[in-house]
Amino acid sequence: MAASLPIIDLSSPHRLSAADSVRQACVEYGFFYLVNHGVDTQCLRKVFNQSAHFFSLPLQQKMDLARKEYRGYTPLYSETLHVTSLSKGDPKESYYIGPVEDPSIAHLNQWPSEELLPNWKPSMESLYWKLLAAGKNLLSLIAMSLNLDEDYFEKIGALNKPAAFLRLLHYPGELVSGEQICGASPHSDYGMVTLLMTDGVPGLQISKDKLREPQVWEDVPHVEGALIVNIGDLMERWTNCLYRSTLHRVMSTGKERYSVAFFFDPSSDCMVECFESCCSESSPPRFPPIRSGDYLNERFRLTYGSERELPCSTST
Ligand SMILES: O=C(O)CCC(=O)C(=O)O
Ligand SMILES: [Fe+2]
Repeated sequence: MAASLPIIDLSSPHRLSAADSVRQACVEYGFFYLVNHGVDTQCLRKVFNQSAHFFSLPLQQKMDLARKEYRGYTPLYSETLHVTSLSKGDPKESYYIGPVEDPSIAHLNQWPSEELLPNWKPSMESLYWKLLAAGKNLLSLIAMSLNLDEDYFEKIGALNKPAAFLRLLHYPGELVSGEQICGASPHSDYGMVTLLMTDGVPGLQISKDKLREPQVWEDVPHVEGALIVNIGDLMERWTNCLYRSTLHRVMSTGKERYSVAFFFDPSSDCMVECFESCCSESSPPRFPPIRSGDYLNERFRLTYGSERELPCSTST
């Protein structure tokens, strides 16, 4: 069954009504499609091609760029699951690119050499800049959707030095003995908001109700030209659970699949505490204030080497 997610127009001149649609989407699904976002298809095509080139390199060349300081290559099965019989880890490989706009940390990024993969770095940087602009624009819409000033996220310092990471993903997709397995195990994203680009190969699914057993999974089909946006756990905290950070996973279909995720997270020194517009006497804050960097580090520490907390379920 496919989820019927709303489509939000980021360039709509009717900002207030777009903000209303964002609110509805975030309350109901925590997921929506975003169109007219300013990330052109040519730029995306380049990045998907460059991503395929990188992942087709011999393992040793990829391991030369193995992840350090959260940046670089993570091999297949490196994200092991906590509680599962299929504890081999997720059958996917990835490549992280951290903030490129801040000279004090941009040098922490690792890049394949120009001889090995010509134009790789500029292609990635170009997409990064476009996603950063789209993400900031989207956040002003999200602020409006919460009855906050359009520049609220700037005002509270979330965007001073956003912890924004681009992650290239590759799911080789071979099925072992016809078993249904997760390319990415069920999880919610940790941060503020994620912008996801997919290549058209199906697999992404959401489960609207985290607590329901067994979980009911709905497909999130690829929509040409649209980004898939989802709310992360920090936004859920900020909004006192008004906006949902929805559980999602990627099921293997037996087909190779590529995707690119942009995790747009707040500056690490930004305090995340319930927005005034999201609490009242009858609905007090459910979480204490927390520094964004502390929260994210703890989430990564707890799931060290896994980044995924829940066991892979094969029920659909
Ligand atoms: O590959 C996808 O479609 C989803 C990836 C994802 O959810 C993640 O990396 O957090
Ligand atoms: Fe995710």
